[in-house]
Amino acid sequence: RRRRRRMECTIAQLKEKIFTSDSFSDLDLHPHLVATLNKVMNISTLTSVQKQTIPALLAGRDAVVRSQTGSGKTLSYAVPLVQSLQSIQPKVSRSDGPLALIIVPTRELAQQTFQTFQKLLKPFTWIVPGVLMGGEKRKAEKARIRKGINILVSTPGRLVDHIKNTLSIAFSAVRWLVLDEADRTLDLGFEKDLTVILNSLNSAGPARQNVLLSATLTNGVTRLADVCLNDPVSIHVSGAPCSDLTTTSAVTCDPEGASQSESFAVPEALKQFVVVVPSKVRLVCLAAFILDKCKFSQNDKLIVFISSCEAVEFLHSLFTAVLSRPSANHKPPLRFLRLHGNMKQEDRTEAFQQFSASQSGVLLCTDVAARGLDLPQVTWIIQYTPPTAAAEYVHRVGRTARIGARGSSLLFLTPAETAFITELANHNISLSEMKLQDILSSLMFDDVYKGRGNVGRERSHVRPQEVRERATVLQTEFENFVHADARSLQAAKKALQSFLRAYTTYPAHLKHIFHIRSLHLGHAAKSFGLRDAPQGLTAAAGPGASGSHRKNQNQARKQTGSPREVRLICSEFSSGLESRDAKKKKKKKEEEE
Ligand SMILES: Nc1ncnc2c1ncn2[C@@H]1O[C@H](COP(=O)(O)OP(=O)(O)OP(=O)(O)O)[C@@H](O)[C@H]1O
Repeated sequence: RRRRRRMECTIAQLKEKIFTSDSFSDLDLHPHLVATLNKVMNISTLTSVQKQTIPALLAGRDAVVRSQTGSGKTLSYAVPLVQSLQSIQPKVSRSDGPLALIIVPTRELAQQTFQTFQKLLKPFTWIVPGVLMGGEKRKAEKARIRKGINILVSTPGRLVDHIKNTLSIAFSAVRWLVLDEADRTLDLGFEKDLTVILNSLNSAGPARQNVLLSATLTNGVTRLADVCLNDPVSIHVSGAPCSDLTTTSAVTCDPEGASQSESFAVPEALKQFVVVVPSKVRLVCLAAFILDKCKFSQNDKLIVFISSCEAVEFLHSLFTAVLSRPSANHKPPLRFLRLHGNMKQEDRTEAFQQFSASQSGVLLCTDVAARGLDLPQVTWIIQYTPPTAAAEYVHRVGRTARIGARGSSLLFLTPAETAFITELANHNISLSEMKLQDILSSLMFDDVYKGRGNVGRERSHVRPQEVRERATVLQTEFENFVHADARSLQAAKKALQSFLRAYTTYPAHLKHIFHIRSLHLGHAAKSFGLRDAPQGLTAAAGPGASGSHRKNQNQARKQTGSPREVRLICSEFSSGLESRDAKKKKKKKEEEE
């Protein structure tokens, strides 16, 4: 019974109710602020996180806020912040310098947050918002700082740059510090920057309200909270007493204290899928999925997460060349956009705005787009390369199903990586399987990919052999494009290399799932349109080339403890998940009996 209790605890999805029945006009806010929310932003009803956070912040408290992606955390701090600054007498002026500092991890999020403040401040023109972010001209930013910015939104690195080099930046008046995506801001590169920022604030030192927010606050953040928060209120929207098994986290409920996992809430209207794909058909599978969603059936809006800038660049040029051909049904050609950290700032801004404004299309990106971005009407999130942590999974899928809307996500895993499903389950995230065969069968809708098989069949009537032939036709097209000239061949090799490099960066506790030695180099090369694994890569990837594949399977067998799964690792088109599910159900039934 003890074991069953823990299992229920682990698989129960955390649920957060997004909206309340309360409205902004019930709060003690300036009527012009309420009117702006209503008329400019079309917002009147409070979300759960806003209902809990806004009164606490209006009362002058510090706060640590966790609620699911797309639940309105930005306004939960921005509204009380504006309310507080507009009430200062004598009125705030530019010469007061920064009164509020908002730190966010990426440039696009800085831009988006700045725009939210611009809207909220419409009736309070004497309060000046500003944004600092890498990639912009330093000189121009310096001039803006000198002129005076009251609400300063910045990425950590750029702010540190100005703290060190811009004499005119003074934090003597700062009374609000907000760390949005606080757990990310604490990550590797940013922790040092944050220390510099906190030191520069503390040395100036007036009383200050501090707010930390994220959908995935973890223990690391609590550590930071000790340093910079003063007796904070802790707002966890999905938090529930341990007695309630349907909503409690695995951490608090684990009777043996064995699980160290944090449970995360994902939006209720989000449908989460996983597809198990052998490396050598990964590329075709992604292409078939995109074609299905954006060309053959509906006009979906997709975000595809990929692990490196080079791989994003490569897939962008490959798909633009091979998949964007005009179609027989006279639909406009498929559009691919890209967003990653190696792009010029103008190109990044343009891609972000274009995708934001478009009704459909595909954005290929790195994790630079994983956090905080509020891109309207995104219908599908595809994780072509798995994330390096469950928290990042949550943020990536959180780019869809925002503020109560529907959305879906699809995670790509190779047969050797399926243990990641259990890792996600430890964080209360459960996925349904989508069949590789079903995804590939969408290729039957287009004669371009016709091999020897017939055309235009109903999905349910297609033979696996025909689908496989079409997949081969498409893979050959990709390979022909890649091998057509030295430049694209080089780009594909670079992309493969960067993919392998990224694969070595999974944290130690996930290395048993994502280990470079478990990769089949020849098959990984296929997923970049290469006919063979390039020479010289073997050393970089260790003995994971085809010769040691059997060894890897043995390793996988040890890890999963399931002989059935290992057999399926060899099978190209079946995932093995269904047999595992059946086994699980049987076990559960036995336990219930
Ligand atoms: N009370 C509300 N009513 C209707 N829409 C709202 C409300 N509050 C916020 N929104 C809208 O919901 C969307 C998501 O809000 P926001 O970006 O603040 O979410 P978030 O919780 O910060 O998400 P993430 O964790 O991904 O950063 C935005 O478009 C915002 O304008």
